[in-house]
Amino acid sequence: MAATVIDGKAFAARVRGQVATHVAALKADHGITPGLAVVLVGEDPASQVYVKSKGKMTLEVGMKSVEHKLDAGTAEADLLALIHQLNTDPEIHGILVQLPLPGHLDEDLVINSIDPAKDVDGFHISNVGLLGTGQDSMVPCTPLGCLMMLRDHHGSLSGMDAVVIGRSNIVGKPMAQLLLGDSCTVTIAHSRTKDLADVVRRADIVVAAVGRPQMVPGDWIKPGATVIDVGINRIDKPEGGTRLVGDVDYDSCAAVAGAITPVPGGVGPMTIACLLANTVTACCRANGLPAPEGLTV
Ligand SMILES: Nc1nc(=O)c2c([nH]1)NC[C@@H]1CN(c3ccc(C(=O)N[C@@H](CCC(=O)O)C(=O)O)cc3)C=[N+]21
Repeated sequence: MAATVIDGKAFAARVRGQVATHVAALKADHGITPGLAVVLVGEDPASQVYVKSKGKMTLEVGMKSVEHKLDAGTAEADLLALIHQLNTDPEIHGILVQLPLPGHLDEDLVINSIDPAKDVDGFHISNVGLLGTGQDSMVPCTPLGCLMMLRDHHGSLSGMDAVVIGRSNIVGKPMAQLLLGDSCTVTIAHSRTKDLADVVRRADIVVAAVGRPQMVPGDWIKPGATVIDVGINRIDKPEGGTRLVGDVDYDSCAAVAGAITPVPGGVGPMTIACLLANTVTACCRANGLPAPEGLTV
């Protein structure tokens, strides 16, 4: 039986709708407009497109959007000064510094200079520690989006075997924490994992986040398993031009999986929706208001 396709694009539109409702209520009841600042260093064309679409969606849900574009050679001290200014700006509730940064900038230092309460990416060491210990934190957008889709599809994840392929700080590790928090038995696999195929074959839930196009074939997937594809890779088409593919081989995986997220239209749109959700959450917390239910863990 063919897999159910989990429509991340439609799901993300619903999440943005909920965000817009909360934004409208914050304005009407409290006179507060949540504000998101995005900082982009350098001129990577893909990053520019992505930042532009984030800005557009931020405005669409009724929030304030601020973009800071710095040139590729920006000195670290100048970037830190900008972050300090955003940290102290009462109209800014969320700060995102687009990664990766040019090589001369210390990424850890830059991320850890963001006020953890405004760290809507959830990458600050304080948020990583809070998530790891099960305390309220800002949760990284991509793993949060994946968890929302998994909860929606399965209801409870309790007792399921989950395999996360990839151990990055931005996806693999926080994804594993979230699945553990929902009582999955979690394995983190990576490039040095022995017998990766056999490890993945045990999984009820597979989250692929390695950044290698189509590396997970269908014969690694247990029949009926749920496959969440975090990869967004641009590859050349044989007839010319390019297309986006994920980290799983979609056709062969969809033939055996119970459910699967497509690329594009799966995890990607959910990442942006969760960025907006995190900004509302940060704004509520900053103002001593309860964070909206359903928009965070
Ligand atoms: N601090 C930081 N936080 C991020 O969250 C972050 C970042 N830096 N650096 C870059 C990556 C990339 N990223 C994407 C999010 C959504 C889509 C997305 O919506 N993709 C569409 C397709 C878009 C297309 O057609 O090109 C989809 O999958 O359907 C893509 C890429 C967030 N990132």
